[in-house]
Amino acid sequence: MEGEIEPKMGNCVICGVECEKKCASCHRVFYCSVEHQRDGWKSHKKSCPVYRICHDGTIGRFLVATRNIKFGDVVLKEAPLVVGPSQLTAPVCLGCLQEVNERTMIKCAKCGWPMCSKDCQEAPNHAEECKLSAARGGVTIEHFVAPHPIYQCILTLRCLLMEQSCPEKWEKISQLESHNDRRKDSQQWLSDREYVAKFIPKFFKIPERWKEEEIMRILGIVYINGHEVPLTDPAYVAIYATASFFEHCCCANVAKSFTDSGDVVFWAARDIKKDEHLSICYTDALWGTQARQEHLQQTKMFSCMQLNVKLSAKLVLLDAMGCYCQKDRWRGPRSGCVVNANEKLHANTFEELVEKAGHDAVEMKESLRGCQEFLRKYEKILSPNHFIMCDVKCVMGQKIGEGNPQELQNIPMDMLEMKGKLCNEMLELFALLAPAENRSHGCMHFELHAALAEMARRGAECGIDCKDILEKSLWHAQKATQWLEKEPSVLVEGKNLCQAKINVNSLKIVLKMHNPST
Ligand SMILES: C[S@@+](CC[C@H](N)C(=O)[O-])C[C@H]1O[C@@H](n2cnc3c(N)ncnc32)[C@H](O)[C@@H]1O
Repeated sequence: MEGEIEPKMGNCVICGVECEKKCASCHRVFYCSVEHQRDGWKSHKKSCPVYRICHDGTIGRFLVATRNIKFGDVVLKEAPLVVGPSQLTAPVCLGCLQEVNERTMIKCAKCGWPMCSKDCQEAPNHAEECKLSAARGGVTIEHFVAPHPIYQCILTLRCLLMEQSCPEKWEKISQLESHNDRRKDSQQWLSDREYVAKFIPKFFKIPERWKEEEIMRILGIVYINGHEVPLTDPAYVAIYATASFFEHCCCANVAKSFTDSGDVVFWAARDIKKDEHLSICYTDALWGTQARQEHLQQTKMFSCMQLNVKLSAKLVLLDAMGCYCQKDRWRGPRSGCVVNANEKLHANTFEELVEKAGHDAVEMKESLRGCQEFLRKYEKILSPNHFIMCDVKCVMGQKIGEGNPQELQNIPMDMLEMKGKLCNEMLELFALLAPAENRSHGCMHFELHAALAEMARRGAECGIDCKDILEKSLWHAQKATQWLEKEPSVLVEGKNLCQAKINVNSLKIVLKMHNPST
């Protein structure tokens, strides 16, 4: 059964009388009469959310659009409830969450955790675990190069400590989904029990403070609701309140960006109609079906049913290969099926081939030459849209002429055309299969505008009028600014955004010179 989870009764925002009538859009604000609704709307319309929280037996809580939303409109912007290191990480500063090394780190004067500066030592994020660590007699970290198991407990510990230090945030964290029942007895569960649930009471010498089950429940909440935030190296994990209610869809309609300060911004990646579910993609939208299903099952404890129904026809593109038993050239994988004869690859089945191609791609996409060799090696075996081919093509589209504008000026024409072809191909695929992958869309438009601008420059040198190509370049530069508009300046996408904005202006000036009357 699908339904809303907002309260049935509330107090009129104008006179305080208890009543049932609510804002027809968000269903969260109450009015006792039409007059009071009219009076209240003037101030409420600025804050009336474009989503409503609903519930059903399969998905749990999810968000639904309360009105039509246009491409680019912000759906939700939220600060994190809590942030912390990811589960598997080498030592990081517990203030800013950047990696620390033995040479440059300082020890927190109060508790001994490695920090990157005195300012970070005083960071509010670190305050509670600092007190606990000092009370146990301090912490000593000796190994800095590999993932350190002690960091596995930090984010869970931070959540648990909020029950006393920040009860309002604790209340919100505590009501999130943990899927403890589904995680129980897996290998990960057994390891987490040792390294987190048993470790916290023993290491911090507080055996009575939390029960093992409570620690495991909070760790589950971290797994199911944590967002990886790429603002630091390595990325950290943040939990947000309402953002936790977005459901997954492989063909999502909402894109996700972060601000420089770590707030999350969700925005419409296409026009969205009133009453549509609002969804984000929990996995990389351009992974193969098997990898995507495994990731959802292992990290979020569910299988995406859409993969089998609505999207299967489209997604088969990402998995398709050539095989002996097929009539059509490309088809989806069939377990154990014999692949196109290629003894050199030492792979007899689809599964073996994908594994081999995956390993080759990791090594070969390091260099432009490697990308070219990979595509040559696999072009008759994997479909042009197979997810591993796409991965290599995206990298190659960026690597051709990478660096600065001078670099692009020096590459041969056939390579420039190749860059344009790859970018166009990838943009078509993103539109079909990854409509909310904002960074991929933005970066590919950015690369394509650069390739087209360079083609136009070469044409002009030979006296050819390249107005059409310049117009296309401008169009792609403008698309890049739209897709990257909300990217933070610390990321490469944010830097591309600044450059794309400059280039839009330059291209407009050049085009004006071609057509002074406009
Ligand atoms: C981040 S939470 C989303 C909020 C959650 N529904 C709740 O009530 O707290 C992720 C969980 O929502 C459910 N979920 C999200 N998208 C789903 C989908 N497409 N199909 C089935 N379950 C889904 C799964 O149980 C998943 O582990």
